[in-house]
Amino acid sequence: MDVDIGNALASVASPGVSRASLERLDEQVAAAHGRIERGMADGVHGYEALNLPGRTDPDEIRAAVAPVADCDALVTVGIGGSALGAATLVDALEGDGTETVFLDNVDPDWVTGHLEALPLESTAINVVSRSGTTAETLANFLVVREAFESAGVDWTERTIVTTGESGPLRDLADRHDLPSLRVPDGVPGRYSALSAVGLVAAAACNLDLEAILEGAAAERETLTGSLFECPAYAYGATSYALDQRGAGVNAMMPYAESLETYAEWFAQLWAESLGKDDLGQTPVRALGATDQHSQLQLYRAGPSDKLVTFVTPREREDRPIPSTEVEDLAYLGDATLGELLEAEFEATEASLAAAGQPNVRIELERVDAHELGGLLYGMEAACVLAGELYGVNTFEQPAVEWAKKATRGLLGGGDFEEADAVAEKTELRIER
Ligand SMILES: O=P(O)(O)OC[C@H]1O[C@H](O)[C@H](O)[C@@H](O)[C@@H]1O
Repeated sequence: MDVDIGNALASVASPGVSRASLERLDEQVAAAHGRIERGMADGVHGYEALNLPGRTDPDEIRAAVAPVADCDALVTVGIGGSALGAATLVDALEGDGTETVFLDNVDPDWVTGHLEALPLESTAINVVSRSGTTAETLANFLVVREAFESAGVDWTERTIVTTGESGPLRDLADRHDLPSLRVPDGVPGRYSALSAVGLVAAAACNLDLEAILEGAAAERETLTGSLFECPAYAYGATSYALDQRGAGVNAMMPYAESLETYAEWFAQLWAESLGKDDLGQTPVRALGATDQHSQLQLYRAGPSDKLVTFVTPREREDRPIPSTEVEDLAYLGDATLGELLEAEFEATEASLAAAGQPNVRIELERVDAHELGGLLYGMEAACVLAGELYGVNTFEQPAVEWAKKATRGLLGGGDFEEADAVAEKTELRIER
């Protein structure tokens, strides 16, 4: 990926960061890069994720998927980091037509709707949970299993499990002798897209795993001790610097429909990694050009507390706009949809800059397996770098645990004081 931070400079935007400040920040980037490289070399928890492009074995993943290769659909049961990376890949890239469903919520209507619509006799199940204990994932798996049994389909013949070395899901895989893959040690869920966690679904859709990993490996090669030489660090450092200066919101706005899920993946990465110790930048999901017609008003004329991050491919498949007899629309007939989208992107970028609102452009050659691998890796590296600059523990998410314990307590799964707080909620109800 290439990154253009020109519209984040203080000469353009407010908040903005001056070139001199970036040069001073670059000394911290060099030190942070040293820590990141050492963490990677020593396989330290979290940093280890940045080693995945060289460590993930596509053949092992394809072998696990081979028994279900003739299935027409794949239902992935997982949540957060155990769903979003895989969903990003299969939503962005053109696969072999395998239908993919991601059960990453426990809304009963929605789950039932999916199960009723899926051709269960030709559907494979991809259960993913690093911890093997996540309530939503385990509950959904039990529901899916039962649906298969009720339909007379042997789920043990078509279930692939990806989980850690031990835990309830590992026990279940062992008990039923299911093909299983390991979430590599040291790799937190939101950094696991380039492992079996993200790649089983990709393999089931016949995506080019090697190209994804090669793109990521190429991005890894760009990591150097200076933000002026490394696009990923340029992005991480600029986002950090803007947040320090008041841009507490980061609106991720790809100009490609196929990257809509990527913005969701980014939101988890950024929020869970950096949101701690009263620090962090709030990720917001947006989509160009659609959200020009809903959110852009706020981004341009609202409070100057946002960084807008554009992601745009330089090439895309195109489609001409047919000419029309309506004179006022004649200009459209000379263009293509791609040209219109590109013009919308450039106009939006310029409109923010003209209003002094900081924005950054991330350019991909095109949306393909290689570039997407590079984008995921680059944003992970950017986030790790930002975490170093904030001085937070990038790889933990202790705040998420509180509600998990309360939920478990409410369901009678143990004594958790967090559950009591639910009953103690302050109310000020206004009723119909
Ligand atoms: O993969 P799992 O262990 O099931 O975890 C799934 C997700 O759940 C958690 O609540 C964490 O906050 C996420 O970081 C994680 O990705």
